[in-house]
Amino acid sequence: MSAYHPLTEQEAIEIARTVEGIFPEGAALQSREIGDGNLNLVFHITDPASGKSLIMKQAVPYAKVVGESWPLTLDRARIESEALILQNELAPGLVPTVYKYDADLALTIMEDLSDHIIMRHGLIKGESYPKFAEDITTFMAKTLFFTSDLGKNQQDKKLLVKNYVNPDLCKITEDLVFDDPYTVTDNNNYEAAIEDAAAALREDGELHLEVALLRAKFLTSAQALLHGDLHTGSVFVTKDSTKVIDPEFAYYGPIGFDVGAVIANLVLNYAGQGHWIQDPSELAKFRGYLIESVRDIWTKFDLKFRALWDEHGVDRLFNSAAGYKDLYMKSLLQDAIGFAGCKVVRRIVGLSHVADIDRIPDAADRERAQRLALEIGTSLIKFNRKADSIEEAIDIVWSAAAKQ
Ligand SMILES: Nc1ncnc2c1ncn2[C@@H]1O[C@H](COP(=O)(O)OP(=O)(O)O)[C@@H](O)[C@H]1O
Ligand SMILES: CSC[C@H]1O[C@H](OP(=O)(O)O)[C@H](O)[C@@H]1O
Repeated sequence: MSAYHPLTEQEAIEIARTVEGIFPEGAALQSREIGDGNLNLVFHITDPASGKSLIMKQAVPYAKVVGESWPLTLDRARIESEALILQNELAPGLVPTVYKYDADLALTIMEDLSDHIIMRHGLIKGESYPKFAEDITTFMAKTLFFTSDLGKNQQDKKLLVKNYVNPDLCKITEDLVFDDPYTVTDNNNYEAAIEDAAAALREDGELHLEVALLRAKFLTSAQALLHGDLHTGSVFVTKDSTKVIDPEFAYYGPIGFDVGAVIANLVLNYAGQGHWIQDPSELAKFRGYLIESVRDIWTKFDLKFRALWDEHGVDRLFNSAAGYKDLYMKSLLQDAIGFAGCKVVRRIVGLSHVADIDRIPDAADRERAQRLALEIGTSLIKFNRKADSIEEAIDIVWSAAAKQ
């Protein structure tokens, strides 16, 4: 047993040797710290001779992006490793295999997915992913349904709720997504060029009411075990494979938060594409693909979640009460639209941005993308409780883009 400390690359190599069945005896291992996320260290351990490799992810006791002034529990490593193992049981093949978890070092050792690409990076390059909508909706439908009161023994569910209490990571979301963008705080981070739009967020009472309602759901609605941070930087893809990583924000929350996160990040890429793809017909084609993906994500999720409910529903009254299922699914759609809007807005004015928009080098193009994202985000938030179908959310995206 070793006391917690951030690993050196040499220590990472020594620990990697202890994982059974990966590296040949005496292999000349190499280590490189590749963490590009906000929170953790990630070591890529390779054996060039055999071509074998693995990933070691270690939590540090603070938010890496901010520093030691923002302490964060190491328990998030336990939550992440246990969530990955559970997700692999519920939705096999859609997350990396966990080889080992070391609680003392807050370390998860897992399958190396370097033959995949982080989806956000692929989308920025204008790559489309034909399997993504199918796979991500299977992932969401299975992990969310089978951890909810609809699909899991309701007493066992309560024990899972307890296991995944995640106050530090939830607090990040409560602040960064559901508070900061609507007030003045040092956490916020946006360019002077959009000061008027940021000020408008702070002064819009209609918007604040909707955000307050969504915030209340995030705080209190323990519907299912969420991934909790399901953006396109948490998804590895190839043309025919999808792997979800980084569930350290997992907790029992509202199902629409995961679905909305996926939709939000497609919308953010949509807003940024005006720069990344300049040719008008190519731009229209790629944006069409993104919109089709948003449509597929809701329609496939809706279909799969209902099918799981039909076959595996555990609650007599939820299964049989006429109209209950339709009302439940409609409220998930509305939540997904509202949460998507909140997740778009936070990535423009809050602490943590996305490369789809931040890396646009031209200031005027970047400003256009930021304003479009804010227009779409705020409209989705204001519309959420009125929604009957995903088509209405798609119309909001189209018409905001047409106005620019
Ligand atoms: N299983 C994996 N295989 C390959 N690379 C990985 C894997 N997990 C993480 N990475 C790399 O490390 C980066 C950060 O990982 P992530 O889990 O998102 O960390 P954080 O929690 O700090 O955001 C990813 O963007 C990816 O480049
Ligand atoms: C201070 S954490 C900000 C932000 O970072 C997380 O993303 P990731 O770990 O994938 O880089 C999460 O989205 C948090 O809101």
